[in-house]
Amino acid sequence: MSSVLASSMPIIEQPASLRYSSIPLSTAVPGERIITLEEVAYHDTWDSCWMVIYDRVYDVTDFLDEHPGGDVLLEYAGRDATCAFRGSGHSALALKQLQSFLIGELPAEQRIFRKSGGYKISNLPD
Ligand code: HEM
Repeated sequence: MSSVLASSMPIIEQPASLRYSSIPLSTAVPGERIITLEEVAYHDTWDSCWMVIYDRVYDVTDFLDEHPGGDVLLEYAGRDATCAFRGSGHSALALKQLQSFLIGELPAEQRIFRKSGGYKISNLPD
């Protein structure tokens, strides 16, 4: 488990509907921790892999080995992976699974999807 998840977040058991992975759900609240794109960019390795999807920041380090789509995840380490995630045709389940990895959210001025007047997409996760 990554140090961020281990140190700062309570965890709850993965419900049966999400058992793609053995990783417990994060109970992080999106706006609670603001993380800039600059900070995300530091986490671009196998040992610490963060990415941004729909303006939220996910620590997928522990998921790299488990991702059904394989190593392609690492190509987005430290970057915005929204288009790749959306373009790969992920299921609703995969969308829900994002919650497992949530660690924070971009500052308002760096958001694309979750800001007033921003681009509206159909299946933005809650
Ligand atoms: C935290 C982020 C991600 C999660 C939680 C996730 C989760 C999943 C899950 C659960 C599947 C199985 C099929 C499904 O239920 O949709 C899947 C498949 C796949 N994912 Fe991801 N994914 C993530 C990010 C990405 C990214 C950034 C890419 C970049 C292209 C990607 C590419 C793929 C591909 C190509 C497959 C299909 C594999 C196949 O059918 O053989 N995923 N992913």
